[in-house]
Amino acid sequence: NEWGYADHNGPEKWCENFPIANGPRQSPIDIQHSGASYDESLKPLNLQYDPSTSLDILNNGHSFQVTFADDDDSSTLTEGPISGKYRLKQFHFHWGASDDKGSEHTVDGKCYPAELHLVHWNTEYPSFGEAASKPDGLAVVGVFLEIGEDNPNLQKLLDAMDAIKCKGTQTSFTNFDPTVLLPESLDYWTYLGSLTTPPLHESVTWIVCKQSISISSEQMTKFRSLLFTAEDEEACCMVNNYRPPQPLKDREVRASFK
Ligand SMILES: NS(=O)(=O)c1ccc(Cc2ccc([N+](=O)[O-])cc2)cc1
Ligand SMILES: [Zn+2]
Repeated sequence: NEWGYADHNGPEKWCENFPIANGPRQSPIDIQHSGASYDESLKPLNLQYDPSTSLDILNNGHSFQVTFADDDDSSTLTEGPISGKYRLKQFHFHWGASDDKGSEHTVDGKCYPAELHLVHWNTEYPSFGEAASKPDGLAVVGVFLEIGEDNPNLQKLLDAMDAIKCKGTQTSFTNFDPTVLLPESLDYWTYLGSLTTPPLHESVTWIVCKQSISISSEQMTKFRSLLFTAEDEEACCMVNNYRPPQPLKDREVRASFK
């Protein structure tokens, strides 16, 4: 049966079809401030996004994602902890049923109400699909969302949600610059991990920003109005689409800041 976030098909069951779920470099993790070591060799992130590469917004039954044209180097991530050049493929979110949970990474045990993931793939490989299973194939930038003021930079996403309420629906979403979703400081933690959903490939260099962006409670309510289910199925609200923190095992977390 298709994986999901319910009791019968959620994170505690994923290991049945994806044994890597208990692997050595799984994500997310709890990031402990005291456990991270400052690495002065870490460079600032260089994110260069071209808004003309945004294509559409899609409800894929697990989250909603904005997909980008990745047939050239228009929208890329370079520097930071990575070598080479990674192309932006998509961004999506994870969130909770209430404001006290929803992020995948936690910081000293603190959960945030939501977490943004900007997914990039290593242009060393011919495609996203090829890169997605390689140890250095993907780089995902994570940004925490905290309850606060209405965030006008989320409004375009929120306005598109009425058109993608059900699983499998999508609509055009052009001329969107994901830079507006980044916090002012790009200080980050980085560690080697995995996709946080099946197939859980251990192919992700995680780059988690220390500073969060804001979202209002009303805007969070709009996220929670999306459905996991298709039009012809019994409606199930898209909430709690997050995997809990996994064992750090034999890994170090590095900080780009003191
Ligand atoms: N949450 S996350 O770790 O940023 C994440 C990012 C992208 C994806 C999408 C995905 C990535 C890879 C595959 N694959 O290799 O079959 C299928 C789906 C899944 C999960
Ligand atoms: Zn994600």
